[in-house]
Amino acid sequence: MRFSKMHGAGNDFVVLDLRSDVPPLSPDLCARLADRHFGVGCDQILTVEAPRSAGTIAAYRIWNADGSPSGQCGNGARCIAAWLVRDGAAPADAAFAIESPAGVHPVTRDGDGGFVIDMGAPRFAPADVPLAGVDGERDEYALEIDGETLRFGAVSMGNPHAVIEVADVDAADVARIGPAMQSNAMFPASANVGFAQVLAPDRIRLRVFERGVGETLACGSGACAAVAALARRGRVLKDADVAVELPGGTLRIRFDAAAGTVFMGGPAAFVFDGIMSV
Ligand SMILES: N[C@H](CCC[C@H](N)C(=O)O)C(=O)O
Repeated sequence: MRFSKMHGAGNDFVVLDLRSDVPPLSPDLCARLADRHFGVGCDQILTVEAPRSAGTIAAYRIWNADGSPSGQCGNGARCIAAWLVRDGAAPADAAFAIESPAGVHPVTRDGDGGFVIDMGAPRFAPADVPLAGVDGERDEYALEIDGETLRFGAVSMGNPHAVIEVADVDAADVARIGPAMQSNAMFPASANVGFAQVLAPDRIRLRVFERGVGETLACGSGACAAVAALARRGRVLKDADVAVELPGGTLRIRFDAAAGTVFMGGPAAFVFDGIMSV
């Protein structure tokens, strides 16, 4: 099986071209491809597929390293865009659109050779996240973990996110709190758990314990979720680029309140192409 190995700010992917035929991608096959010892190794598998909606060049789908599917992958969207440009299916210096399970995403180039993706509207309604056991939509919710009350914002970017504001991301116990929140009944579809430190109204640091993977070097939808949740509470700017500094690199996120959508800008890199015997 041919594949491209790519990454977006250190969040790495195996990209499969399934535009001609779409063999069944079982969770087992995805987990084998993602395995860093017995397979190629990656955080997520991305599939390039025939367009589903008018005006789009291709569709893409996402599977985590554990084989579970997701509705969105921000770093993956930029890598799909770069893959389509290299393939000649998409223009190198003009706008185009791609489609994820979360919807249609207009794509443009940024000045650094990267891509700006319209990631769509953040959804805060508990039913959309999804969030269970709460009595209505709030800016912040509370959950007790190991005797400590955690306050978090909850938002869907097509996949579920919980965003906890912390004083110092380096001191955050990501490996303990992340899985404890994911397995809590409040998150019936688990969650990507972000730990955000506000440095300025236009700059944050972020670490994300991702659903289906664990902590990654970057999470694009997590960066969008963090800015949307923090902007809603006035902790960062709306309608302006917010620099989101992740361990693997920096993304530029803008929550356009009037348009009700989140734009994400950042890099996409090819590492190698290969063939895996499956
Ligand atoms: N782990 C996520 C999917 C990948 C998201 C992340 N890699 C990104 O760049 O948005 C989930 O299960 O919803």
